[in-house]
Amino acid sequence: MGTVEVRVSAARKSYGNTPVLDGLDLEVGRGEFLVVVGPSGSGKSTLLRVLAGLEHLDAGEVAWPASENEDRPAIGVVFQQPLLMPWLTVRENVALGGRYRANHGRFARSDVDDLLERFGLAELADARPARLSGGQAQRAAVARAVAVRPRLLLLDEPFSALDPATRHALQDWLRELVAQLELTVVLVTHDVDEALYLGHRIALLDGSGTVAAEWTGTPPQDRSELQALPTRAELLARYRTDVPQGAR
Ligand SMILES: Nc1ncnc2c1ncn2[C@@H]1O[C@H](COP(=O)(O)OP(=O)(O)OP(=O)(O)O)[C@@H](O)[C@H]1O
Repeated sequence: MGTVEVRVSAARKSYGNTPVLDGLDLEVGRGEFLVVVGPSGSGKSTLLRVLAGLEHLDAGEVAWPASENEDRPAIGVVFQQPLLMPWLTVRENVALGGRYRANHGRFARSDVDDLLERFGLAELADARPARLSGGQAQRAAVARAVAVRPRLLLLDEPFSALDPATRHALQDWLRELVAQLELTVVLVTHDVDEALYLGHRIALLDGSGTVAAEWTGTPPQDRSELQALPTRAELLARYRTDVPQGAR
């Protein structure tokens, strides 16, 4: 791995008596597309919230070795629902992402229009979110997150609320976008095929509270190749489908 953007070391987090992260170590390299996959309840969202600074660890640390001179590195987060402000236009929603950093001279209105263009939303710039399809709304949410020029883009099941055709279209779109903008991404999903199609590295959380296994490799060009991937069989074999609550 080249430059390490963020490093999670010996992370521990419990809710009540249930440990969710139990000595977890993970590094994300600059420009990497890491997918964290695992069954429901394995701690994926908790890990993402920890990376986003939305959740404190009970023990362990999150370090940003390449951003030591910044107060706090910019992080973009997208959740399963787009969470756009209904009373603002698409342009205003996307601009919200950058507004907080405007004082640092990092952001201009033309940046928003460039982003809208790149995201295929230019024609909808003055529309309210209610007019958008699910896929368009989620693209606007990603645009808002990218508008902060994030060191790290965090995506928590961003496509799982969409119908399969839209989900596939957005996966293709995201692959291209991430390559073009050279983003560093951590995406969380319970969908093994989404992980294999998007991730250059896949980390499996299996309910043990640590990274149970990792795979590295270039994703297939075509979705039809997914079924035959040896990694898929291996991943599914290790994928525990249920993590009983409080069982550990
Ligand atoms: N704020 C909270 N308070 C109490 N328990 C929580 C809280 N957040 C998560 N948990 C519990 O921690 C465990 C891990 O949750 P988390 O959401 O991180 O898992 P996940 O892998 O993202 O699951 P899913 O795919 O269902 O979103 C679950 O048992 C969940 O119920």
